[in-house]
Amino acid sequence: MSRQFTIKVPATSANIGPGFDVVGLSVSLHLTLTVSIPAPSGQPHSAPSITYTGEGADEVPLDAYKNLTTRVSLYVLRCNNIRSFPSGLKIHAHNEIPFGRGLGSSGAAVIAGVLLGNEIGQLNLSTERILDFALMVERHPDNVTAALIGGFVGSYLRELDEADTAAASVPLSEVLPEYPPDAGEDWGLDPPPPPSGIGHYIRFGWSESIKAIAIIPRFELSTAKAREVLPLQYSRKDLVFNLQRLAVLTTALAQNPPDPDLIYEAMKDRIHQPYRKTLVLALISPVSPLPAKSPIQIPGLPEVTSSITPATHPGLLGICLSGAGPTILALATSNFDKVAEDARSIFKSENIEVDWKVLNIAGGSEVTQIQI
Ligand SMILES: Nc1ncnc2c1ncn2[C@@H]1O[C@H](COP(=O)(O)OP(=O)(O)O)[C@@H](O)[C@H]1O
Ligand SMILES: N[C@@H](CCOP(=O)(O)O)C(=O)O
Repeated sequence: MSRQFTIKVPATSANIGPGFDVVGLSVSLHLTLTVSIPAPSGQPHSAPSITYTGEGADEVPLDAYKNLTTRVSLYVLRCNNIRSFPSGLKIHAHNEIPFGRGLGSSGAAVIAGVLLGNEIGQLNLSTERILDFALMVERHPDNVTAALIGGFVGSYLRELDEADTAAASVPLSEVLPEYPPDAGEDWGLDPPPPPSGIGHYIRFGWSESIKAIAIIPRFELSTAKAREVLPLQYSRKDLVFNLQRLAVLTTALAQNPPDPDLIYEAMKDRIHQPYRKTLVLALISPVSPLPAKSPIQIPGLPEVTSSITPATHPGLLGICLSGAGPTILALATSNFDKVAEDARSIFKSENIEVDWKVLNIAGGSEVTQIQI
């Protein structure tokens, strides 16, 4: 029997200030796949067809063996003894999540890939197992967990025993190998399956009055590069600074009405944002030309936080880097356009063009069967 279904995965903003690699928030931009699988026929095997519209359409590979989402789905299938895509598989992706801006585009692509493998193979994986597969690809849990579960989510990775640590530490190149163009059923070894129960999470409350304003510079910054600049060790003072704020923040964002004084301070961070300010121009691949100034900082955050506050902009709750940046996220209950336009002016004075969007908190990933 032929089948059709859609997979809809939200964007995410990770960290929310002090929660580096711990918290994520799903927001109302989506990656949506529309998938059709014909009934098996006696025809020769045909390769998957991918079409793609929206964000990233000019750069995303349309070869199923190179595209992140379909490679992840093949990982899931191969771990479950299904060694190739079904013949005649058609996927249309429509993407609203800009690439490399700190809004979890890769986390969404990974979750979409795991859900795609699960549906193609009719594997009936549990939520926990879906998360295991995603964590073998995107190894920090904040984006993928929030994209899967939806809402404001905190997560940790279980301490693994020696065998599971080895299984979870295989290089990404074994999980997502470089498939040759003609990779068929016989190509390559079976990939290593994930250990069970790697990720654990909880959804926090979220005050319905709070929206997220994403101020999105028109250049990309790869998350991998923005992680390379972080130190391996931190002082006790800085760790305590973040822990104190994160503990307060997770409950403060659920209160009605939210308390701006409490939240503004609780969204401060000393673990990642200060280091990411100093990223140099060479690390940034421009989508539009950047000002000729080097080294360049992730621009705007110190200027925006010092001049846009709850006192100057009533309704504002707090400001942070979204994920690894360069997007800046402001949480607010009102005055959204004023906050965004004033942030835009600050960027403009640095010759940086930005787009901004007022986003709602989104639900988790959804798979919907289409009756045909
Ligand atoms: N929908 C998608 N389909 C395929 N690949 C994607 C998709 N979304 C993101 N990617 C890949 O992920 C990269 C961006 O990942 P990353 O640097 O982690 O930034 P982000 O903060 O957007 O997650 C893109 O350059 C692209 O290679
Ligand atoms: N905790 C991670 C989150 C990265 O999010 P992304 O949306 O930038 O991929 C980090 O800060 O590195």
